[in-house]
This record gives sequence, C-alpha cells and structure tokens, in this order.
Amino acid sequence: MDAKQISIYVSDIIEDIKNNGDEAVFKYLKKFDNVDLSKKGYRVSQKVIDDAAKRIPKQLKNVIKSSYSNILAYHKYERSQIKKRWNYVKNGLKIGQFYRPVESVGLYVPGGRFPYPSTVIMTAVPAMAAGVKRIVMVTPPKNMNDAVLFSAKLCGIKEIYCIGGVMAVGALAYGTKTLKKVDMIVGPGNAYVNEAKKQVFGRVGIDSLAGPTEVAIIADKDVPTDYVVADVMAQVEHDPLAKTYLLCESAKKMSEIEKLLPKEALKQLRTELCSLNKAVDIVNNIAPEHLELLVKNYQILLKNVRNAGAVFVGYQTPTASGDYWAGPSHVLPTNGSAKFSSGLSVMTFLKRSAYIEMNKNNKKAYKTIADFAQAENMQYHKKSAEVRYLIPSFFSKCKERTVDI
Ligand SMILES: NC(=O)c1ccc[n+]([C@@H]2O[C@H](COP(=O)([O-])OP(=O)(O)OC[C@H]3O[C@@H](n4cnc5c(N)ncnc54)[C@H](O)[C@@H]3O)[C@@H](O)[C@H]2O)c1
Ligand SMILES: N[C@H](CO)Cc1c[nH]c[nH+]1
Ligand SMILES: [Zn+2]
Repeated sequence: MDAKQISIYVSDIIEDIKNNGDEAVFKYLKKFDNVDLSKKGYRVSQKVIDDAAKRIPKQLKNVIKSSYSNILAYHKYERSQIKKRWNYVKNGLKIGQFYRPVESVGLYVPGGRFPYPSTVIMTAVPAMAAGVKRIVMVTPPKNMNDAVLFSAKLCGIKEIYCIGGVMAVGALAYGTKTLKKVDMIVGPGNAYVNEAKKQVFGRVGIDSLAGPTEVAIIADKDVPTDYVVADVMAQVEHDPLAKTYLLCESAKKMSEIEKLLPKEALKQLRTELCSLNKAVDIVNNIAPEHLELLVKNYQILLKNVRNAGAVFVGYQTPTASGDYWAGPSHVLPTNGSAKFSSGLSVMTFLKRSAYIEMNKNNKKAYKTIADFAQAENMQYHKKSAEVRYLIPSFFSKCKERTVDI
C-alpha cells in the first residue's frame, strides 16, 4: 500500500470505531490479531496483571527495576529543571507562565513483531513525572506478555487494554463503552499506527511521529568493526522498514564492516565514504532518530549536530543503552521529524498557560488596547478595555445593540 492508500484504509477503520465502538474493536481484533475477545472484553483485569507480576523470574524483575530506576531518576531530574511558573511585574501589569500536566494519556506500546516492556517504562515514566493523573496503556494481544504487564504494574498503571494498531488509536481518541477517551496519545508504532495518530491529531494531542526505527552511525577509521556491525544489526532486527546509515572516513573500515553484514541487512543500509565533518552535514539533513558518534574525538563533531532524536557519544555507547537503560526515553522522532520535534520527555506532557493580570490604574494601557481594537473595527473589544477606565456603566446604560453578536 502506498501512503495515500494507507491513509484511506486507516481513516475507514477509525470511522468504524467512532461509529460502532466496541463492536468494531472486536471485529478488527479478529481480523488483524486473530483473537476473539467479544466475551471476555479487552480490558485487562487487575488479577491478570498481578498474576503476571508473580510469575516473572526474579532476575528479569531486577533487570526491569534497574532500568526503571534510571529512567525515573532522569525524568525526575528533568522535572526539577523545569520552572513550574514565572512572572514579572511591569507598569502594574503582571505577566508570566505556568505549567499544568495533560490530564489523561494513552500510551501506545507496540507489540506486532516483538514485546516491548521497555516502551512501557519509556512512555509511562515521563508521564508520571509530569503529573498526568490518568495513564492508560494499550498493546496488541500477541505480545502482551508477563514482562509487559509487570513493567506496567511497576509504573502504577491500572488501566490496560489488550488492543493495538489503528483500532487502539481510534478507541483512545473517540472512546468506546469499554475505554474512556483520553486527551493525548503517545508512543511508537508501525506505519498504520502513525497514520492513525496523524489522523486523530486535533481531537487529541499526540507526541511525535515515532515510526520504524533508524540509526545514523558516523565511524572513524579506528572504531572496532564489531561495534558497528552489531549496532547496524540492532536496528535492522526491529523491522524490515528500519533504516540504517553508515558514514565512514575510511574505505578499508567500511569494507570490513560490509563484509560482516548479512545480505538482507545490507538492503537496509545506506553508506557514504566521506570526511567526519561532511558526515555531520549529511546527518543534519537526514535528522535521524538515533545518531552514534563512533569516533575518538567527538567533541567538535557534537557541537555541529543540529538534527537528531538522541546522540550516542563515543565508541562505548551503543544505541541499545538508550533503548533499555540509560534514562532518556527511547521514544524518539523518526523519518526526518527530528528537524522539528523531540523525543518523549516530561515536557511532552506539560502544557503552558500564559498569565496576565492588569491593574485598573494603568489607564494608558487600556487606551492602547482600545485604539488597537478600533484599528480592527472590533467595537466590543474596544469597549471591553474602555469599560474598565472610561465608561464603567456602559453596559447597564446601553440597551441598543450596535453590532449583531
Ligand atoms: N521510534 C521509536 O521510538 C520506536 C520504539 C519502539 C519501536 N519502534 C517501532 O515500532 C514499530 C512496531 O511495529 P509492530 O508492527 O511490531 O507493532 P505495532 O504494535 O505498531 O503494530 C501491530 C498492530 O498493527 C495492526 N496491524 C497489523 N497489520 C495490519 C494491517 N494490515 N492493517 C491494519 N492493522 C494492522 C495489528 O492490530 C497489530 O496488532 C516498529 O517499526 C519499530 O521499529 C519505534
Ligand atoms: N530502538 C527502539 C526505538 O528507539 C527502542 C527499542 C525498544 N526495544 C529495543 N529497542
Ligand atoms: Zn532498538
């Protein structure tokens, strides 16, 4: 399907969910995921979540907890760096800004090809740190395994629904009898999921468009060949649509790397033999989700990086460190959208409101406002300023309407 066909296809499914709610959800669960949940329903009970948490091996529990604690610490720190509110007073006018969290959020945790317990944490923790009250998680039935449910429990998520793909996005945006609508949908997914997020934007908020994953690797002549091969393969294994770019200053190194990559992986790799400085220019144009600077002297290169979802610096930092453990969310903008958007973070879930408080003594300001309104021929805008200093009884005296409102 090309992009236009996907768009029509997705819009038909969303329309069906909007009009037929749960009935349509059950139909698509059967069609795309081959499960019949019409009797049991698709909300996951607390018992199922608790049982999964009991079953999971201790060692895996500790792995997940270790990541959770890094990711939580990072986002709490980020929250502490955001000024909750600020204002200043000038000529009797008080102006500023304050932040409030989005009230309800749907986390899309992908689960077509792989289970993604890491994505549960990478989406839930920034939302928690921002103070979102209602956090809902959706994930396809195929990969809703114990690790996914345990991760959700660890993050305190109580509302979990066993649905994925377009119908999950439709249900989160329009609501069904089972699932109450949310205000914002975040999280990565395949091409259908991203198209669905695009189409519901406006009715609900969305984060960035995080689609098939990608990495650009800038490699110098001395990088250990195995590091590059492993990092390319780590992207390719996600998805046949995953993209990898290798920009290397040495023809010898490039050929060593290419020799070790399987044929199938080479189909998903674009290479460029160029200087390290030129490589940064090319990467800025690609705006990749992940950028690895596998070079010894990365400082100067780093200064020139303008467009990348996350930058992994030095030989010792694989993209997988950010996927699972380091701290920042691995939900990052793909397909060039790092030129204008950022990865998931506490900021994603905070809305800014402006604060304005006037003082009745500032007559000059009211006069300016009234004069500006006059320039736009907006009589009631003008009056709303004038009434505060010139003619306080305007509305009580005026019976006649001068403008049809
Ligand atoms: N950028 C990021 O931050 C990030 C993080 C993790 C994963 N990812 C990406 O997320 C994607 C996950 O994709 P996935 O497919 O494994 O899981 P997914 O959950 O996005 O999609 C699976 C669902 O798609 C629906 N579906 C499948 N075929 C369909 C069809 N023909 N028509 C309509 N719906 C259909 C089904 O309901 C299925 O359950 C990958 O591309 C991966 O690279 C990105
Ligand atoms: N590389 C993916 C997108 O950043 C995240 C991920 C999860 N699990 C493994 N990898
Ligand atoms: Zn990954």
